[in-house]
Amino acid sequence: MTARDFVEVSKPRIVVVLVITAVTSYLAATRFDATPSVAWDVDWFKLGFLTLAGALASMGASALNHYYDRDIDKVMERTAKRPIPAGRLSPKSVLAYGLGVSVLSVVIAWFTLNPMATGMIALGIFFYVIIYTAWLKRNNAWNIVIGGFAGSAASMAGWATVTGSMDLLGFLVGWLVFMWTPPHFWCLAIRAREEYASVRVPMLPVLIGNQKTASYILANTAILLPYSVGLYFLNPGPGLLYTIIAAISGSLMLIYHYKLTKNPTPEFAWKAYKVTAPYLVVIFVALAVDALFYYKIPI
Ligand code: HEM
Ligand SMILES: CC(C)=CCC/C(C)=C/CC/C(C)=C/COP(=O)(O)OP(=O)(O)O
Repeated sequence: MTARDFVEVSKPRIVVVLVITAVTSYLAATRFDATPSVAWDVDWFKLGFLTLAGALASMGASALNHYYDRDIDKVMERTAKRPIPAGRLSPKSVLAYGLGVSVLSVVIAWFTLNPMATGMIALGIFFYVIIYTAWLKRNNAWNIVIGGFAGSAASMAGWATVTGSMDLLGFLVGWLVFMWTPPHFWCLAIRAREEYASVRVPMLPVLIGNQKTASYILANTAILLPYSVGLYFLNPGPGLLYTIIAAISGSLMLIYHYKLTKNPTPEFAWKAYKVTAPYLVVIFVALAVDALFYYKIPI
């Protein structure tokens, strides 16, 4: 039992990207705050505790996911070397860690942020651990689509930290993560199809095959692209900088996913999966930087 194992069950790479979506949503929201004054009108106390609470929530939820999935993780090659199946951590210690860190994240958010931001953080944990991991993952082919709302919760928590509420734009910005989740995961699921079949987890490629799943991925990205660009036309909405970057990065991802329909192999699906996290970071960073230009160069 080492600290390194507790870091691993926290899924640190996912924590980093989730926190990026929360912090960038916070910065973007300052542009639309009721009393906009200067760019990135940052309350560093709140931004710091949003980062801490968001990271702890993601870490705790991921640890509980490791605890619940320890039986199938032992069977799948991709996950067999993880701390619980490999015997480096006991299930009980990961359960205690996951519960403790998850509760701590909500308590910190409650005393430092506001009720709406706290609610979104709690909803993210609930959707990931209960709705996705415990209920849908092993029972429903649309598991990651519905469970994908968990990922939106981090962005919405960041937005709500500024506004104290969940306005339309804040919700639609968070919805970008929901729309992004299917291509993100289904590309990986094509590569891991046999493994998911061996543990009877009904991921889409297990049920309809790689070719059809690739078509679903392309269709999803073909909707995500105009959705992400279309936010520009809201009033208020993001500016040109974000919109141009969303159009370019989304088009590049669409080309990748079109090629995947012509070559739905595990090897190409892995490449298509690896571009999804960078895409999400790029559009959310663009959304935050766009807010900065808004005050400097009113467009
Ligand atoms: C229900 C929703 C989601 C599912 C089913 C899912 C599934 C996965 C899986 C299975 C992996 C590979 C993990 C591994 O083998 O190490 C992964 C990696 C990853 N996921 Fe997701 N994910 C979801 C949502 C998210 C969200 C919301 C984010 C961040 C906002 C995210 C960010 C990442 C990152 C950064 C990686 C590592 C990518 C890399 O190694 O290049 N995922 N995801
Ligand atoms: C605000 C807040 C805390 C939100 C939480 C959102 C969150 C942590 C989303 C991540 C979802 C995810 C990585 C699912 C993969 O689980 P899996 O079981 O399919 O992946 P695995 O097989 O690699 O374990």
